[in-house]
Amino acid sequence: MPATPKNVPAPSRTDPALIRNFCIIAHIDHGKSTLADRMLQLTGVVEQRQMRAQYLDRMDIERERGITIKSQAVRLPWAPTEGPGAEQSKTHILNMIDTPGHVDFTYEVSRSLAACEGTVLLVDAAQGIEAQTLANLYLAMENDLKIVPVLNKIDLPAAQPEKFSEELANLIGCEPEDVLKVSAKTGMGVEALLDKVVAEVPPPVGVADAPARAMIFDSVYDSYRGVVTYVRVIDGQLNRRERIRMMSTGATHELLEIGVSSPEMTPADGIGVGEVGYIITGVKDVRQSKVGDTITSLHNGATEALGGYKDPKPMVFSGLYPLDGSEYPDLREALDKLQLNDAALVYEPETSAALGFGFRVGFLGLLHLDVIRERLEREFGLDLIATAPNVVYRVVMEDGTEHTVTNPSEFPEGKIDQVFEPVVRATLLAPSEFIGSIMELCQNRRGTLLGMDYLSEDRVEIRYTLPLAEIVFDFFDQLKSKTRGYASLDYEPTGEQSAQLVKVDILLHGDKVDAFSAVTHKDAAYAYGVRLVAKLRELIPRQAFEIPVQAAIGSRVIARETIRAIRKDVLAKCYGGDISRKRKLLEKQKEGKKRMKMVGSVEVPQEAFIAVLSSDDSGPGKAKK
Ligand SMILES: Nc1nc2c(ncn2[C@@H]2O[C@H](COP(=O)(O)OP(=O)(O)OP(=O)(O)O)[C@@H](O)[C@H]2O)c(=O)[nH]1
Repeated sequence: MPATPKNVPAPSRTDPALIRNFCIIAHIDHGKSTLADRMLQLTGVVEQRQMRAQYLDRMDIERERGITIKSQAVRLPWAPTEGPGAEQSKTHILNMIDTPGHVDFTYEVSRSLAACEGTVLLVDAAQGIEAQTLANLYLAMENDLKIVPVLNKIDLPAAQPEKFSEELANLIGCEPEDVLKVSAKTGMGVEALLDKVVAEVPPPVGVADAPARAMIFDSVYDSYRGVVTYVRVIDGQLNRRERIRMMSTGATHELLEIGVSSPEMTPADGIGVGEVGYIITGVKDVRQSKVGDTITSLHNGATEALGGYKDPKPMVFSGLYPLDGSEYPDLREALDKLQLNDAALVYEPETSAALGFGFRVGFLGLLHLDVIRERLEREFGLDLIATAPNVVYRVVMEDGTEHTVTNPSEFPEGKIDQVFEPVVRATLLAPSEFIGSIMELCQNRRGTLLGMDYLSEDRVEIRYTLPLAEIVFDFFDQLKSKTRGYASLDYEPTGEQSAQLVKVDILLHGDKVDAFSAVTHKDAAYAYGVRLVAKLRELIPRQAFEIPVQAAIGSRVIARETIRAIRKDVLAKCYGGDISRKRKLLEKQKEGKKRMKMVGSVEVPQEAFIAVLSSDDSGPGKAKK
């Protein structure tokens, strides 16, 4: 079968010399989405009346939180008004790839970067370089991208364009005059920026008549059309109705639709070398169309994939339980639905003696966790209890057997040889007056200083190796409060380290409450135990018998409180013989009991679980302050 069926015209391919593939990288809130909006408007692809703020952030939750979760690509026609391309005044095709800015989605950022030849490095002119600016810049440099430095928000009275152009110029090795100054809000300087992208970002190079190779840089689930996969063609071309092969799995699919987004999806007969577009194959689940994978033609396809791809690896786990046990099937259905659009979301059923039936869910990081929880509650109307987030531990026993622990209550007992925990390389940026507080915080969290550099006279970049477990609780909040909001943080996983970790169990009347088990550093265990035990004593009502509340490491009790006995007689206030009133009160008491969970012989109000698990300081990481 020929690669291009006869009844379909050949793809209208753009001359690669006229293509520019670029992305915008920026720290969160530095104005990437606003700039993208302005570019859509200036290039005329979105009419004024259709324009709405942050056009490219399609998910409601993205718009509300003002963050970009999924990257998207959009095709912008632009005839340069100035610069080398201007004399010919030829319309160029700028493919802009919007990238997520948050640490949890670094892998998606790096794939988006791999689909580009250049990047606009956008920095807020009132804030200067931040941690994610740097992290993303390093990724761009690794991908050999042409970097176009830009200061945004120059309309702000607090903007310091001189100071920050110099900072930026020092960082990437250019002259301060080369740093463009724009206002994404007013549109000032944005035309010049588009001209500069045409002039400076190199056109794609690829072999037009080689077997097709296209890289997947994003996959999005659409409830009407199934999975929409965004690709960048590196070599050859992809055509409508052609059969394609995913090189990582060998799975084959038919290209039901292929096209470009401008920014609405516009079908085409095919897309050629250097171009960016979307494909639809009818797959129902993004895990069958994975970010980073290479697509080739089934017939006469390429034999070598482009670069590698990795499966997204969950870094943080949490148990999710419906408040109302009868909503368990709904929770399963909701997770199944979310997974269609999120290859990084993993989950399996688990049962907790304290919380009932639920799921152990794996996330890329804390933001990912927050977003999923919020979507479950908001879009699916579920009320959930989430256990404190934990990282993944590798436990090696003395007899050589190994356990991967994603739930602290399953941390093995017995003769443990070593425990390994994941570590990250953290980059912190802040005004230099905060060096002391930042170092103190990192030191308290078992950090190891890697190095420190001044970006300018008064701003410094500090690098630490930190256990991921120490970051997942409230590190970021602490950092912000210790630096009056001026510090920024980025981190990337760098492997694992052996550490002195122990499991702390909480016991009620001698029975373990699995939902409260935590793995902590041995020096933090005592403080964690004392805090939880005290809190539970406050929250659990007195019952007919005395209840010891204990924290223990193995069989060693490290903290203890006692809830004294009381007999709660609801009929005490009912003198006389009004039997119907008595019955009413007894009914009410029964109602109340429904919201109680039995832990061994102790009744614990559900509110107690929620209060302990939802309070910010329930994590084991906080012990040392
Ligand atoms: N004054 C002024 N405000 C701007 C400008 N550009 C963006 N903003 C504002 O800065 C805030 C953040 O802008 P966004 O475009 O959402 O930032 P972002 O970088 O896309 O954020 P993420 O998608 O979360 O990474 C918004 O309130 C914008 O209105 C500008 O040029 N001038």
